[in-house]
Order: sequence, then structure tokens, then C-alpha cells
Amino acid sequence: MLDALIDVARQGHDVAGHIPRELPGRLALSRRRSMTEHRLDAGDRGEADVLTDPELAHLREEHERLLRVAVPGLDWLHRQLGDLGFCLLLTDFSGATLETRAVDRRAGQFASSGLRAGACWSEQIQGTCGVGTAIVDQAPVLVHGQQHYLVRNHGITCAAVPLFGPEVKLLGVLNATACAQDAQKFGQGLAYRLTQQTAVRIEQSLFMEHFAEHWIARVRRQTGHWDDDPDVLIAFDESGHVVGASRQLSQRLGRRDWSIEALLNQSVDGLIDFARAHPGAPMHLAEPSGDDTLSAMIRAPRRVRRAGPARAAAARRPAPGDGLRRLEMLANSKVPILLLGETGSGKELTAKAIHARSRRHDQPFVAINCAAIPENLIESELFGYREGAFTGARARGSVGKIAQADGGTLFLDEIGDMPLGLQTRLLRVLAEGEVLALGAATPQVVDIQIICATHRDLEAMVRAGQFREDLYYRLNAATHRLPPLRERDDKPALIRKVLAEECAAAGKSVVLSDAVEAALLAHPWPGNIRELRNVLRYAIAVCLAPALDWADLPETFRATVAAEEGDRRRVRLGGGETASVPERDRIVQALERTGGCASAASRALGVSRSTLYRRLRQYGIRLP
Ligand SMILES: Nc1ncnc2c1ncn2[C@@H]1O[C@H](COP(=O)(O)OP(=O)(O)OP(=O)(O)O)[C@@H](O)[C@H]1O
Repeated sequence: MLDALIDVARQGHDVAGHIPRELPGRLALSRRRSMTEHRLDAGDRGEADVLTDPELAHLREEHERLLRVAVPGLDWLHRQLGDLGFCLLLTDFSGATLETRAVDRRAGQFASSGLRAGACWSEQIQGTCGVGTAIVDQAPVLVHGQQHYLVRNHGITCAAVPLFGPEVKLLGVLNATACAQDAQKFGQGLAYRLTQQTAVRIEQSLFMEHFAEHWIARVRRQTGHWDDDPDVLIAFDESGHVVGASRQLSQRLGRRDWSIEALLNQSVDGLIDFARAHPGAPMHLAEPSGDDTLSAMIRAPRRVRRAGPARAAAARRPAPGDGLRRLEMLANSKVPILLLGETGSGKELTAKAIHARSRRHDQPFVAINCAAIPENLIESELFGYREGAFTGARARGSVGKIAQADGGTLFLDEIGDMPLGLQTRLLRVLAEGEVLALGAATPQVVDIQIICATHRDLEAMVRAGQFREDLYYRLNAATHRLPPLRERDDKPALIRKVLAEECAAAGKSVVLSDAVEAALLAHPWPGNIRELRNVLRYAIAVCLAPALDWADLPETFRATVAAEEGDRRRVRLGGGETASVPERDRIVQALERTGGCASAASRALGVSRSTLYRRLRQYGIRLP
């Protein structure tokens, strides 16, 4: 595997600062999208949308982590390029400008060209441009003068580089713009190279921060020349299990499980012992060829896990309604939205709310449940067909759901159940904005906002080869997770809200008795809000008194609650453990005796450190 690392390091070097050969083709495609898909008027001189101050403040809050890490990089780049007449932009993944930098005497001029905080530089709004095209292609781009689609942007030249987070997810774009003449004078190439180098550094800082609780190997190929390759970063845990790697290496490794031993040809104990004995020193790995050397700096975990599982989950838990505003903004910029959540947690309701508050609210909202339609019919349902496309087809053909949603929103529920072949066709719709009906000769251009939803673990499906990785990355830029009802902080308020809605629908007015309220609050609600609504609807229908009583609840629900209460009592009495307790106990005792030191505990138990870590994972034991 060392060869793979050397390749990746070399590739990183080759990519940095070089203008990609395929750029003219990409710009031509973007131009076509601007015309046919975004239907922009190249001569439009109107003011582009700019976020209001409160909207911008909200957006900055949402991207607090990106800003914290990227702003020092933006400032550094400004020190290099500001005096040469460049204005710098940091945008989020939809092209909304979060921060700008320009020297004072030029700031006003740049702002009047739309280079200011809150302005949106998506391709859908500006046509071919640095930021927007870098977002669509997920690759760096250089757009000079008249290569911009809108005439009003012909006077500027832009070097834009996408920024990816540690999970290879697009977070935003770093962009350097100058007046076209200045850029020619002072070197567009220089701006491009420096912007790429800064983007690499920002990505590395994000990686280091994200994996601060893990061991990190910074692998470096030194060539004997002055321009060393960018570091390849690999994060791993004490058992040697690789938990993350920098982008190019991640792509090279695929989604399999890797151990640091396999990647670096060194035992994990050897790496850790070396790092402890020689902090900050590079560890020599190999001499691949001639003068070149490959070395790794091993960084110890910075932070100890402080939060217990419950606190960590609470920290991750979104506040009610949190993020809906951001989704509304995204709905207007045509970034596909992915809603994740258990069944009944409100995905479809959220999709409808996004549509209702978007600019498309008076256009169709078309929903299709990919799990509910037989596999052989989904294709014709989605894409439609021309007359005679297949035996049994309706004589006059049929308009597919995608075309029906033209101008509006297409909601693809249970996207995880979409057959692989159709995923490829959907990807084409997303990339090119065109739909080809079965049996049709020419595609139809469509303008749709796509919202997908699933209760499945798409990442695991990608790993298992059941979901296309490229489609997953297309869809997951704007992901919104709906918490299960049992984890919602607003559970009491939500119960009251659904009760009020169901009372209104039934034309009754009832309240909850204490016993019922306690049962509703304690139940884990595997069917989430749908289950809650059904239980309350039933109870309201049969209730004869002004307060819902225990006896009004559906019998199956009462039986489940009684069983759950029994389980809780057994656990309180310590009787709920399973057969494999002895080994688990021995491990816990060994850790207690050794003050939580994994090495000492593994010696005491007579197993290797990696075996101990495997067991810890297996039994869900966390080190203090
Ligand atoms: N915030 C909410 N307030 C009130 N009712 C809600 C809320 N969210 C969801 N519901 C109700 O819960 C039920 C299920 O919602 P929805 O169909 O949107 O869930 P879903 O996640 O799409 O489910 P599935 O994955 O099974 O399709 C509906 O009756 C809906 O009215």
C-alpha cells in the first residue's frame, strides 16, 4: 500500500496549481446549462439577490466551523493577493458569500460588481462563473472575462477552488477575483495556485480538527526539491482502525475498512510508541526511489472524549425547526436536498413545507415513493413513455413524474429503494437537467427542485455497493436529519400539538390525564409522530370523559408500554444482562484496575491491544 500513498502524494502535487486540461470542455457544458437549464438571459443587468443582514448572520452561524478554520486562510491569501488587486470570497456550498476580503480602496468597486457578503454566486443565478461552476463540477475552475455567462461579469476573472470537509463533502468555495486587466497584469496563474494551496491547507486544518480525538499520521513525500507534496492525512484509532483519510487517499482506498498497519507497513504499536518517544519527529517509512523519501509525523489525540454518549447525542440533536430556513434558501438555489430520518419522523411533511415556502410554491409538488412501486414500473412512472414504447403501454404514452414536476418540486421518498439502474438515469437528470422518456428520441429540459428522503443508512448502502457513490455525493450536499421522536427535546410540546390537531379534526376537546401523559413521554415511539398521531386519534375517538385515561389508549399500545415498564424494572434490578457478561466483566474490571490504560489492561488480560480494542467496540465499552 505504500505505493498507493506515494502515488496519491505525487498526484496531489501534480494537481496543485495546474490548470486542468479539460477546462474548456467544462466551461462549454456550464454555458449550455446556463442557457438551457437555468434559462438565464446573458444580457441581464438586474441586481442579483443579496441576503439581508439577519439572513447572513444566520448563515454564518450555520457555517461557524468552516468560518473558524477557513478565515485565517482567507486572511493569509488576502495578504498575498490583496495588493495585486484581488478580492477574495469564501462561500458556502450553495454559493452564498459568507466572507469577502479586499483592500479598502477597491472594496466599493468590488461590492458594486456583486462581490460582497450575502451575494449568491451559484451557477443557477450567475451562469458560468468561478464559484458556481466549481460547485457544479466539484473541481477547481478558472473563468476569465468573457468566459462568464452574464455580460455584467465580463470585466472580472475568477479562480475558484471547492473546499471539502473531512467526510469528502463539499463545504464551500474559496475564490480569488480581479478585474480582468489586473489579473492579466499580475498573473491569474499565481492567484489560481495560491488559492489551491490555501484550500489544501484549510482542508487539512478541518481534517485535523475533525479527527482531533484520534491519532493522525501526516504522510509526506520529500523529493529533494523545494516544493514538497502536500501531506496525506490518515486518522486512526488505538486499535489501528483507519477512521478517515484525506480526500485523494479516501477516493483511492474506497469504502472498505483499512488498518494503519496495511497502509504504512508499520505496526500500530510501533507507530504509537515512536510518537510517544519522539514527539513531533518524522518517522521514516520508505525510500521509494532515488532521493525521494516517505515519512510520517504521528500526532497523538488532542482531546479526550468528554461527553458521554447521551450528552454527545444531545449536542448533535437539532433544535426543532432548526435548519428549515437554510433548506428554504437551498430550495431556491436548486441544490438537491436529502432528508434523513426514521419512518414517521416527518420527512414528507418537511418536504412539503420547504416547497410551500420556496419560490416554486405555486408550481406542482410531485411525490413518488420509490419503495411502493414495483421495480419494473418505477422507470416509466418517473421518466414517462411515448406511445408504443413497450407492450401494454397506453396508446397515447404517459408523462412521467419528473416532467410533471417541471417548474416545481419532485419529492423522491425512500430513495434508498431506487434500483441501481435508475440511479444512473436520475444522476443524468441531476447533472444535465434533462429527462428522456422511454421510447423518445430527444430529451426534454426540466427545471425541478429535487428533495429526496430515506430512513436507510445510505452511506452503508454505498459501502455495500447498493447505492451509487456519485449519486450519494450529488444528493448529500444539503442533508437534513430529522430526529426520532424519542430524542426530540420538544416532545411534550409536540404531543400537545398533535393532540390539539386531532381534537380539532374529531370536533372534541379533551386533555391528557397524568398517567397517559407519563406513558406517552416514556414510550420510545418506533413509529415516531405517525404512531403518536394514530394512538391519540384512537384515544380521542373512544374517550367519553374530558380527560384521556389509560383505558382509552389502544390495547396493543398499553401492552407494549407494560412490557417496556417490565424491562425497565428488570434493568434497574440488574437482571437484564446477556450470556456474554463474564468476558465483558473481566474487561471492565481490568480497565478499572489499570485506571483505564488500554496497554496495561491488554497485558493483564493476556490479549493484544488490537484484540482488546475490538472487544471494546463489540461490547460497547468506552474508555474513560
Ligand atoms: N412536526 C410535526 N407536527 C405535527 N405532525 C407531524 C410533524 N411531523 C410529522 N407529523 C405527522 O407524522 C406523520 C408522518 O409524517 P411524514 O409522512 O411526513 O413522515 P415520514 O418521515 O415521511 O414517514 P415515512 O418515512 O414512513 O414516509 C404525519 O401524520 C404527519 O402529519
